Amino acid sequence: MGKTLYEKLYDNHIIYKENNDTSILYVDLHLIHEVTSPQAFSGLRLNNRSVHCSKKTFATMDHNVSTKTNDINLLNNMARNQIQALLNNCRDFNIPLFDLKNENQGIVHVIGPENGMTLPGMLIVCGDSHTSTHGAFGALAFGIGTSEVEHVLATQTIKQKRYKTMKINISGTLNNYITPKDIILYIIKTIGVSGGTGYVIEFTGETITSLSMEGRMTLCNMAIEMGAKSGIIAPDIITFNYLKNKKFSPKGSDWNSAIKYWKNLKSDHNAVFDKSIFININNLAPQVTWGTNPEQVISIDEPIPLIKSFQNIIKKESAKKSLLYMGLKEGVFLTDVKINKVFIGSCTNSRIEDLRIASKVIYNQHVHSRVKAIVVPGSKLVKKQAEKEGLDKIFINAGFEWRLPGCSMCLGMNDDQLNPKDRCASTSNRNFEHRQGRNSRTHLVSPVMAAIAAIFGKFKDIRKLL
Ligand SMILES: CC(C)[C@H](C(=O)O)[C@@H](O)C(=O)O
Ligand code: SF4
Repeated sequence: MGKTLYEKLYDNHIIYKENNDTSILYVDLHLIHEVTSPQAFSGLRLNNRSVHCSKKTFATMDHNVSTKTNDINLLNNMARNQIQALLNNCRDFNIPLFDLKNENQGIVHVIGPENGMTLPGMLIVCGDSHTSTHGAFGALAFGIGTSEVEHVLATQTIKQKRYKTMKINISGTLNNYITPKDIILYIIKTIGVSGGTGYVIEFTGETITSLSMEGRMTLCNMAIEMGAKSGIIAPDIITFNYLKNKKFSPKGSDWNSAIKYWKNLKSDHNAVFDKSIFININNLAPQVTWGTNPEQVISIDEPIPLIKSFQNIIKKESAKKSLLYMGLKEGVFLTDVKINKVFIGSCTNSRIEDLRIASKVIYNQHVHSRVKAIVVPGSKLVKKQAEKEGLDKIFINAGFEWRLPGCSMCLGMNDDQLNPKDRCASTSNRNFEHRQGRNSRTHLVSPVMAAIAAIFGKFKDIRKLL
């Protein structure tokens, strides 16, 4: 029997097999950020341990950095302490760091891939749930807890159980201005927020192989939002072209041998998945969340579901609670609801393609007078590229604020927060209660939907505007 890509990646990293289901795996890349690493370093210091392989550890500052200034003295106390701790820890343990002055600084899941740190076949961990993003390159990548961060720092290994395998095959062609974000929201709506629990999901099919790396990252980024351990996509020519000549990508003959190895990183034709799901996205409409979990999704031309339409009692109760929190009513169309904030950013949708498509739909238009809209590029490199292409001017001329890179309003650990009852079109990945600020109301959408909402002050069906 053949092996799935996940099984190959898992088996390739075993250095000690406890039993059939649990092994100690070697970690090729350990990414760290300021929020989940301070206690791990304290643990090391307390036990007089060193970092086993500082060259395979990499740090950035993203979660609570300001998007208005690079001066850490202007941050709030908690942010400043965490940033200062990361600076000290990286200095003391000799760990490379993209600090706020570095031209490569940015969100951890943006900087790894764009600098060629994230490579096919690697095992990548980070104290952050959206580490699954890196799976888009055919790497096994997942989030870990703070005590595990300490363990990886000390040993460069991680104890892991073997997960079940799920294949999600996507067929069909995306229409103009319908994006990978719409695909993943639709998938989560279809299988639910716990549909992936216990699995590593491999996305396959003709739609996936035609997606850019940016699009594939958006998909794998949100695999975690359906409960999966991770999402992966087999690397191909699009992956190789993306990685060629990146800062840390292999060069010369190393590149050629890497490609030779990477080409084997796919599920065998006779591999057996524990579960397979087939989804067709022909005629997919723009998707938008109406509730407070990422499966509460509708197409923009559908009304919010009626409470009586939920068969499952838990989902019914959750829908009632969500509507109350969101200040919405069943049966209403979201195209009739006003929004007053727009956030284009986060590790889901802050890459150059996201900014290109968002700027395209707002070109020569102006942000609605009710709306405050911000664009937060995922990294300094994304920002620089966007500025080179003049995208910043398009956004600024339209009335958007053009900010410095970071997680920003995705989780509001800095000043970028919604006020109570603000209603936000957000390109991020989580719409939980209070996620973007106390009593904030988040609608997860694609960069196209968010950009259009900024112009009209409400959601629009882009297909009708074309
Ligand atoms: C702060 C961090 C632990 C958290 C995560 O792991 O996901 C954050 O990135 C988030 O998106 O909520
Ligand atoms: S952008 Fe949001 S989801 Fe991504 S790592 Fe930062 S806080 Fe988490």
